[in-house]
Amino acid sequence: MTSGSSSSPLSPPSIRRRGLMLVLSSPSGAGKTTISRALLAKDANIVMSVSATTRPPRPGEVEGEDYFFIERPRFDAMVQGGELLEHARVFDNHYGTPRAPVERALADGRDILFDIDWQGTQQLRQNARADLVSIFVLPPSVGELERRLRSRGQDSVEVVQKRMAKAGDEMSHWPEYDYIIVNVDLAGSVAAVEAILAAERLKRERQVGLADFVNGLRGQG
Ligand SMILES: Nc1nc2c(ncn2[C@@H]2O[C@H](COP(=O)(O)OP(=O)(O)O)[C@@H](O)[C@H]2O)c(=O)[nH]1
Ligand SMILES: Nc1ncnc2c1ncn2[C@@H]1O[C@H](COP(=O)(O)OP(=O)(O)O)[C@@H](O)[C@H]1O
Repeated sequence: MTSGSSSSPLSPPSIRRRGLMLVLSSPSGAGKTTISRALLAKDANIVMSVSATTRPPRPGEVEGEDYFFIERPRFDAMVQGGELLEHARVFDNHYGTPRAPVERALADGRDILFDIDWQGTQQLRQNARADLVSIFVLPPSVGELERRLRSRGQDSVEVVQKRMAKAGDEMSHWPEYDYIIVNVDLAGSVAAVEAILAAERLKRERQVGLADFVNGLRGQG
């Protein structure tokens, strides 16, 4: 995938930076939505990828902000038309990442945050490895995971049970991710994601124009 560039606050303007794709995955209820919201509120260079889903909205969820809530025929048409960058069935519903907004954000040199599962992450890894930074969020314990799912209070008892039953399978994918965060305390987890982002943004291969900049420095010596 092609990426655009943006100047980095830590670099002179002649060094530009490729946007990166930051994925957060976790078993349902571990806290990735909460961590994502906190991060978006603090960092103006990050945009959230809004997925399309056939899942019905939960109370308080906003169309176009949390998800694009669509019916199955529309979802299938998007898959057929190549409008989704990746897609997967999770629990009993279908989810996918619309391609156009991601390409637009990367072209503008902005970083994009994805809240997607391991299946979608595998697809992005195949198509855009160089731009991908992946984080797996674990709960401190299974008891705490269940408590968080229940306390969120947005799913029926059956749905919570189904999500708990799938948690072990989900968690088995942790070795595929670049970074692991155990979400004990929210502020600590947000700080950990910020630290990862700060380091990843400084990676040599993401900085465009370095060779010219160093040549210029050497010419001044
Ligand atoms: N592959 C893929 N997974 C998604 C996408 N959007 C959401 N998911 C995942 O689908 C799962 C269920 O999401 P959701 O129903 O919102 O419940 P959550 O577990 O509380 O976030 C989570 O693991 C999400 O990361 C997407 O566009 N693609
Ligand atoms: N570090 C934490 N400590 C306690 N509760 C948390 C923490 N992180 C998230 N939560 C709570 O757990 C519930 C599930 O979090 P959410 O972000 O919706 O999970 P996910 O998106 O992974 O399904 C929410 O009620 C949220 O407020």
